Amino acid sequence: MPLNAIEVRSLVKTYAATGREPAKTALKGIDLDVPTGSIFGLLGPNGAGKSTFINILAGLVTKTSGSVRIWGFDQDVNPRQSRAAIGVVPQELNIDPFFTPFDLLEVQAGLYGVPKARRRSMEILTRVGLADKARAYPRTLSGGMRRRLLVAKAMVHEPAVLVLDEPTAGVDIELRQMMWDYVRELHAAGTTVILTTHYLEEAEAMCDRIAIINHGEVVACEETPSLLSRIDSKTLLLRLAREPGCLPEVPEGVTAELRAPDLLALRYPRSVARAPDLVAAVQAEGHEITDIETEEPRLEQVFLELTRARPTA
Ligand SMILES: Nc1ncnc2c1ncn2[C@@H]1O[C@H](COP(=O)(O)OP(=O)(O)OP(=O)(O)O)[C@@H](O)[C@H]1O
Repeated sequence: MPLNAIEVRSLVKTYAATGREPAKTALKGIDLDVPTGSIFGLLGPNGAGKSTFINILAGLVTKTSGSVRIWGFDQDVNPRQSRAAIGVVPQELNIDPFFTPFDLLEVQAGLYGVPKARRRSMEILTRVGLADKARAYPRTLSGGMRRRLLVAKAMVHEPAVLVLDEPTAGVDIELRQMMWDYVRELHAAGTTVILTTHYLEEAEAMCDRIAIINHGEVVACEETPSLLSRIDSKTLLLRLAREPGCLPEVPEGVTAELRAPDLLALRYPRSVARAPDLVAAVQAEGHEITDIETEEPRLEQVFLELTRARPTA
């Protein structure tokens, strides 16, 4: 098993100029490793280059330069093996209208050379909750069902790496939950998962490692908790036994506000204060504390900080 499921070096993609549009460099020399066994989140604002990146992994877009290794196989040297190691669920919900879900999976298995005896089409449809739609007309499938069918299609050749481009866009909450359960199941069974999402809470909850892309460059790539810890400030919430007449004195660098008449919020940079000291300071002023909570920084803040105020190329 390779250490990294994906290894990308100096990856550049320049889309050629057309009559109306000038040439566009969507990826400006990206280096990225996706560790084997991770659930890896790829985040970035619209137009950052995420789909370009994923489409290059999938072999749908040709890179301009650089190297891509999938499951240890260099795309240029071992194209067949590198393609067999990856399954990609595209963003668009295009499904061939002439195939039933079952037939679609069988055709896909055929394309990947999966022998009949090893095909698991019905089993895979059951896992994504589409067993009763195995023989349905594709046009009768809802958006959520199509999305699940595309996940099933990406899994027929049992790839080591599964890439999901915006898997839950436009999917209702119940289906989203089901998608994630299935992704977690695949991950638990050993599949490395890469996903792009616009839902930051989702990335925060699902991914153990996150890369943020902006204007075709990787601006951060870290384990999720370490990325979150980049935001220095923390908030301490203190529930008070009695409503304070005024805000208590707090050390310099700490901001105090009342979120409710009896709920004191203290925002502080980790480098300036520690929670126990703040609790002690408030108690020393005669306030009785009945409950304590802390608020951790959110990925959204990190994301905004890293992608804000950079010139468009
Ligand atoms: N086929 C193409 N021809 C020319 N330019 C393109 C093409 N595909 C993408 N681009 C440009 O490359 C840049 C990156 O696009 P890409 O679709 O990879 O971004 P993205 O991060 O996936 O965005 P989104 O979140 O909106 O899907 C954009 O400026 C886009 O306009």
